[in-house]
Amino acid sequence: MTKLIDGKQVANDLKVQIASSVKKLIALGITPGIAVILVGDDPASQIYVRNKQRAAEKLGIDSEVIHLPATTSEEKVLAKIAALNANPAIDAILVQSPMPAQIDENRIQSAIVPEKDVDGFHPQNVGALFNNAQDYYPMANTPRGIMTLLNEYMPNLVGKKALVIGRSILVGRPMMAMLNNADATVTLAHRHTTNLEQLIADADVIVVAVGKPHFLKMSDVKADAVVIDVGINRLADGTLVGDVLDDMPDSEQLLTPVPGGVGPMTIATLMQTTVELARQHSTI
Ligand SMILES: Nc1nc(=O)c2c([nH]1)NC[C@@H]1CN(c3ccc(C(=O)N[C@@H](CCC(=O)O)C(=O)O)cc3)C=[N+]21
Ligand SMILES: [Mg+2]
Repeated sequence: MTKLIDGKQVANDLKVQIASSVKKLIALGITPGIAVILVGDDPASQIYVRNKQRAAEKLGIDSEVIHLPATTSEEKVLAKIAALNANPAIDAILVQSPMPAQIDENRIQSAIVPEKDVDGFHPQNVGALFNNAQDYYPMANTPRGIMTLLNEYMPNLVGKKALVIGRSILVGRPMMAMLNNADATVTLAHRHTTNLEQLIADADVIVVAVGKPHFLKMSDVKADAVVIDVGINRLADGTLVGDVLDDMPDSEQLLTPVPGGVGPMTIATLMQTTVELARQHSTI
C-alpha cells in the first residue's frame, strides 16, 4: 500500500494541546462555547454534528446543537443566529452545510458576526484570508486542518506545485488561498478544466474534493507526491470511500485515508478555532 498519513494521530495530538488550553482558560473563568445549527435530517450531517459535539464534550468545551426541521424558514434561522450573536456564552457559531433549498447559505454565513464565525465563511474573514492578513481571523477548518497535516508530512511548501481539485466554499477556495499564503504555486481545477491529467502528473501536492469515488488514481500522480483525499462517499453497501483509488502497492507516495484522514482533522481544527475565538473574546 501507499504510505498512509495518520490523520487520526495528528488530530489526537492536536486535541491534547487543545485540552490543555481549555483547562487553562477554565481556570481563568472562561469556558469556550460552540453552537451548531443543523437544519433538516440529512443522515451524514447528523453524524458530523454528533462527532463535533462529542469532541467538544471530551475537551471541556460547552456545545449546544440547535436542530431545526427541514422546512424552517430563512428568517427563523437568521433569528437564531441573532440570538447566538448576542449570547456571551457562545464564542463560535457553525451552521451545518448543506442547508435546505429555501435558505440562502451566503445570507446565513454573512449574518454570523465575524468574531464568532468559526467556519471562516463570513466575507470579512474570507477577505482576511485572501489578503493573508497578519492579525487573527478564523479560517475554514477542513483546509486549515489539511495545512496542519501538510506541516507534518510536507513542511516546506515554498515553490511546490499544489493542485486543488474542486472549488467549493467549504474546501477548494479557502484551500487555494492557504496554499498560496504558504508560497506554493497553486492551480485550482474544476469541472471545466481541460488539462487535468497533465496537472495531476506534474503536482507535488494534490487536494481532491470532488465527491466522486475513484476520481483520482495514485498511479496517475508523481512518485513523491502527497495526496489529500477530502472525499467522503458512502457506497451502496455502506462502506465509506474517498475520491482516491490507491492502486499503487509499495509506492512511496503519501495519501490520507478515508475514514481517518481529513475528517478527524476537520473536527480537531474546529475545536482549535473555537478555543482561539474564546481567547479573543476574553482579551487575555
Ligand atoms: N458549516 C459547515 N462546516 C463544516 O466544517 C462542515 C459542514 N458545514 N458540512 C459538511 C462538512 C463535512 N465535515 C466533516 C466533519 C467530520 C467528518 C468526520 O468525522 N469524518 C470521519 C468519518 C465520519 C463517518 O463515519 O461518516 C472520518 O473521515 O474519519 C467528516 C466531514 C464538516 N463539514
Ligand atoms: Mg464562555
